[in-house]
Amino acid sequence: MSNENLVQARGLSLRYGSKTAVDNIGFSIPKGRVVGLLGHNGAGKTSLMKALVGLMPAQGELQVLGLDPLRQREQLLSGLSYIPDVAVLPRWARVDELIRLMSGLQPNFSADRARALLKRTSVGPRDKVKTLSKGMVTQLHLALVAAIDSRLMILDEPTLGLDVMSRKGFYEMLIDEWCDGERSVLISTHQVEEIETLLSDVMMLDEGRLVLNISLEEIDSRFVALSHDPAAAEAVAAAHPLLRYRQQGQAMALFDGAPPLQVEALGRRMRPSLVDLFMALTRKPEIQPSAQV
Ligand SMILES: Nc1ncnc2c1ncn2[C@@H]1O[C@H](COP(=O)(O)OP(=O)(O)OP(=O)(O)O)[C@@H](O)[C@H]1O
Repeated sequence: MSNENLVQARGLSLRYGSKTAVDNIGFSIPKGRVVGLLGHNGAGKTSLMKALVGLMPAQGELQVLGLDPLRQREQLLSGLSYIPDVAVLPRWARVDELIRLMSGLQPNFSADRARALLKRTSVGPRDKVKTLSKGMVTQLHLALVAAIDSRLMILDEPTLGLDVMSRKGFYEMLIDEWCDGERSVLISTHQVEEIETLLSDVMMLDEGRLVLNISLEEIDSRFVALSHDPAAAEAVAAAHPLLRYRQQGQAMALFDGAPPLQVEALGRRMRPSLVDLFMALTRKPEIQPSAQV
């Protein structure tokens, strides 16, 4: 593994019996990145994250922090911050008890750091988990895993079920307190619009296949969204855009690469949003969005 890559996967497939959840994918996650893992329900996000933390056997090559997740799981987990999709903290425990528990279990955990992080939240050290709201439990969980001195954080739909303010608070704490240009985070989410500004990179899974793995800067240079007059729709369609849709009442077309000059001249070039790109690359033909042209 190169020093820069915290995760390295090549020819990676994940199966449940005869069901293929992740199909022959390859990617790497260098240091200092905030990577969004996007995909519809059942695309394979949780399965991939489970394999990364050694909870699921994999075919192909997989290294996380230079370790084989399945064979060296114990060693890996001591250097990893992970919140699974069904994150639960013991309801009976008080916050300070959890901090003590983590100190005993996790050699790289700093109780002082966890207490400092919790000062950012409304969670008190004597609070019992069962008295906290869902948003507070999630912040507590983040404070606990962010207090592990690790280089990689893996978050599986961390803000599921939280209101918009709690989601914002969660991501602010993550970015301010954990991302330092050396550590990397892999986050799966369905809230594509919300995390777009946080991400440095995005990976899109569609039925187990990796259909896009790109940095946000590369999206700007590779994909073109063209806003155009409805009268030009036929000429635009003839240039085979990935997706035609409407945005703020305006007819739009999304292209992989610049469209032919005569087509580009029919409209105004705009920055494609992550959601549009996601729709274009992972949309099943039978579930066309109502906003489609
Ligand atoms: N324990 C299991 N046994 C059999 N098949 C499974 C199991 N867990 C997941 N799958 C299948 O593997 C595929 C990928 O599921 P996975 O949970 O990884 O998707 P996901 O992208 O995390 O979905 P969601 O967004 O709904 O959480 C799906 O087809 C799912 O039905």
